Amino acid sequence: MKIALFGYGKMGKMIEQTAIQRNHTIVAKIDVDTKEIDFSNIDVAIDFSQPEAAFDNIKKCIENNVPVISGTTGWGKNYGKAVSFCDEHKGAFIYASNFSLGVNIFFELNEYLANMMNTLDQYTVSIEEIHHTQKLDAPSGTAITLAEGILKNTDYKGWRLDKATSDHIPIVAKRIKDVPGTHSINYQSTVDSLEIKHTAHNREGFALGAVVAAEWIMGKTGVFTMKDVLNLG
Ligand SMILES: NC(=O)C1=CN([C@@H]2O[C@H](COP(=O)(O)OP(=O)(O)OC[C@H]3O[C@@H](n4cnc5c(N)ncnc54)[C@H](O)[C@@H]3O)[C@@H](O)[C@H]2O)C=CC1
Ligand SMILES: O=C(O)C1=N[C@H](C(=O)O)C[C@H](O)C1
Repeated sequence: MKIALFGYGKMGKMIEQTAIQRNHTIVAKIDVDTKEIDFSNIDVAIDFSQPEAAFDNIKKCIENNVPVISGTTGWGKNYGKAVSFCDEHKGAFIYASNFSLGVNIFFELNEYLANMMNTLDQYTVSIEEIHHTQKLDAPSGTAITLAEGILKNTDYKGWRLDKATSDHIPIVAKRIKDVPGTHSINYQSTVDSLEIKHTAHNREGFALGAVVAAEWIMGKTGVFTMKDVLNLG
């Protein structure tokens, strides 16, 4: 496949390596200073840019009939508009807050556990995420997806960053040098605690998932998720 990278930072460079290993060609590296893009030579675009840039990048790809995979986080308020734009233009689009296989299994486990814990009043839930100090958004996109998975299966009303209230799930976001991404869900009672945790050791899993999603979306029309790509039901 001929791949265009939107965002040539830490993830863009990692995806380049993974894509080449899988016999793909990088035909464009689009970053903040790119003036013109030749969409005619692109099979699929992969966007790992910045919160303020992702929505425009996605729209440009869809308008130009290029399927687009986006892993950029922190632009969630525009996700609904991106879905409508893709439907109107009969485009192809996948967003995932986390492309790693391990985290996508973790998302399923989180929902299953939340559903079981919902009947047990003695436990309160909290989410913690730890990332490197260059991260622009907080909480992480993955932490938001985890909170949404708990909300779907419990009576909590929402989530709050760094604040505990009885009807909102607290999310604590920590920033520590060089941490690629750690997420944990903790259920606490007076007698015990129960925790599930995912730790990324490097960025390779995110990059592989994004390239696999790009391979999967070729020839398809619509808005999909990693659940579709990984056939998680
Ligand atoms: N969904 C997932 O699995 C993962 C998502 N991410 C997310 O991906 C995004 C990028 O992460 P990193 O590569 O670590 O950040 P980074 O800061 O290393 O790279 C971002 C790049 O985007 C560029 N950029 C800024 N405006 C742009 C524009 N208008 N068009 C194209 N490029 C533009 C920046 O100049 C920079 O080179 C973040 O939102 C991060 O949260 C990161 C890892 C995994
Ligand atoms: O910015 C990062 O690095 C990461 N961002 C994603 C997120 O916000 O969840 C995914 C991963 O944890 C790394």
